[in-house]
Amino acid sequence: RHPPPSWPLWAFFMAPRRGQLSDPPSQTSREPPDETTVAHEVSKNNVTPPNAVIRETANGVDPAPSPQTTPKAVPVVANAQLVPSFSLGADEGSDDEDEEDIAPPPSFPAVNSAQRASAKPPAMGPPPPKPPPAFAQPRSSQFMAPPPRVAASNLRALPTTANSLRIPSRGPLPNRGMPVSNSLGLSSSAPIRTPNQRNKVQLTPGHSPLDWANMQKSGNNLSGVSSLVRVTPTQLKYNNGRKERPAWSSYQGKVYNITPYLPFHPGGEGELRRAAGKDGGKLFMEVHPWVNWENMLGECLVGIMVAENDVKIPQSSALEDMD
Ligand code: HEM
Repeated sequence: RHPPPSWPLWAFFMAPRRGQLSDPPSQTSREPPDETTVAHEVSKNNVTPPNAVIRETANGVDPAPSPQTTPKAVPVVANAQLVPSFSLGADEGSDDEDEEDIAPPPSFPAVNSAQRASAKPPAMGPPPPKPPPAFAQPRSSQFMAPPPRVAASNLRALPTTANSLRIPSRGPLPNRGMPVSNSLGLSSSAPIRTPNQRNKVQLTPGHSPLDWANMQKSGNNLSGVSSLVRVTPTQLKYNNGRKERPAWSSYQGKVYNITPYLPFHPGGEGELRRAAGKDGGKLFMEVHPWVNWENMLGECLVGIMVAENDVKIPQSSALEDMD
């Protein structure tokens, strides 16, 4: 029932709702409700028990004087026999059977599963204490793993006021090696040689990648041979760049003269020489598989690798013999 429209709005919220006026049924005592208390009990078949006495007044308001001035709604329902109502906890304290009938079956095991069929009937006596609902348990233990442990060596110190001002320095960039600091924690302004993870070298002037590209387009003979030749393993091994000999290296069956490229190699001359006189494919792929060898050394192509006995006597001498 709603309060008369003349009441202020707050009176509506202050007024107790139906069912709040009656004392909740006690869990221990099962005394029948007396005449002044209206209890809406829910029995198994949802019919108001016969001992519940419903009192109805003319205007629905309890005529007994109340010390409170706020008008109250009275939980009196006309003809409550026909309109069954529910009260939370009204059935508490009843036996286990009732509770099981009302409660929905657990989702596991399935209702008609073998586990259920073979399950023992519930033992008599008080039900075992139910575990607290999931939301009552601490979330951290149920849903969240503890934060991973971080080794102290991996923790970076928070920037201090002095070095967080972003003053440009000539020191190392954050992604180039470990920051070097003095005893005060301030970055040193002196230029520092930092370890270079890519192991690139400082190329001498005129030996940049662009210079090499121009060199390839220049039309100069970079291979050192007038035409493509067939190279045996012995020949490859012989041309290892030592004793004034050219440095040849094979890659996927093709032989290149790497001598002119040595001062242009970003990884350094020494590194490139490691592949001289042999198949450099493995070393190459270990360091920079993304580099296009064929493009970079196209003009340095000497020939192709052949088996040792595939190279016959030079044709020129054979022709001389014929003559
Ligand atoms: C003969 C063919 C080779 C060519 C054309 C070549 C070319 C290059 C190029 C273009 C770079 C720069 C890569 C970049 O900036 O990403 C480079 C770097 C480098 N190369 Fe080579 N390279 C050759 C062989 C080798 C070999 C055989 C080695 C080692 C034994 C080697 C070791 C390195 C190293 C250490 C670097 C610097 C680190 C890096 O860039 O990752 N290179 N090379």
